[in-house]
Amino acid sequence: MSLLRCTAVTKRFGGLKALDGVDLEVGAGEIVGLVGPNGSGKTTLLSTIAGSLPVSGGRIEFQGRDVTRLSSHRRAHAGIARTFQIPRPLGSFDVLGNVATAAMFGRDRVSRSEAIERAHGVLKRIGLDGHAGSDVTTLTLHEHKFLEIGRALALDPRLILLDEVLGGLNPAEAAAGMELIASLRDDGRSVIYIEHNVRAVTALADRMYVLDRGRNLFDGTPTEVVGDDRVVAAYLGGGARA
Ligand SMILES: Nc1ncnc2c1ncn2[C@@H]1O[C@H](COP(=O)(O)OP(=O)(O)OP(=O)(O)O)[C@@H](O)[C@H]1O
Repeated sequence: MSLLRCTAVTKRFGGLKALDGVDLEVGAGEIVGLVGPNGSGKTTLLSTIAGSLPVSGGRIEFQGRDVTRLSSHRRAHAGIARTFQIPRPLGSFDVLGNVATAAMFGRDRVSRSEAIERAHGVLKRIGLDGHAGSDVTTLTLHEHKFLEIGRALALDPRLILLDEVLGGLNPAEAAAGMELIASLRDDGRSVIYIEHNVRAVTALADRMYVLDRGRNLFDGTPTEVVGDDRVVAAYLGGGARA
């Protein structure tokens, strides 16, 4: 059984169809890459899966349960966590507080002290344990991006939705990010991973979906995707970075 199944998901913004009948499936412990030219609907799809945007049509099932109309809060409890393309830390909390707060909204209800303990473990894992008491405004871009992953991880999710978490990082930081993403799969978690860096996503993904103008263009293994003429044509038209 699939962990996540999206069927004919449609999202309209006024007259614009950002998603037009998209199908996507994710199995347990799988990293699924989600790629496509700018404006093809990747972030919108992630938002409909996370529940932060209501769909205009279609169905989203998670662990065999219809979650299409469930709030983002309830989906987080069910085991779906996301990061944002532009990091959204809570400015009123320090780094530890950001992760501990997230831990309190996850799959299981944890006490404040358990949340703090879990947050320390997450900070260690993302290499920010030395910044626990720091103001989030003092973090570098790569630390902000890792904090986003840490806040998602603190929910102890079954499915993590990552939106361009390696964007703007230097090669060493991106390599550390890729290792972190691979380790999520080693935990047994599933990942949907939006990335413009085609090299990174093809190296990490078990399977990939390509969107173009709000529709499924192609899906397959990374090797199949990079070798497909339609994908190459869409990318040349859309100007994605290789
Ligand atoms: N809140 C919104 N209101 C109106 N239009 C929107 C909104 N969010 C996205 N769109 C439009 O929907 C389409 C898909 O956008 P989306 O951000 O999902 O694409 P994307 O593939 O993630 O793009 P990028 O790679 O540039 O991040 C675009 O035409 C975008 O302008």
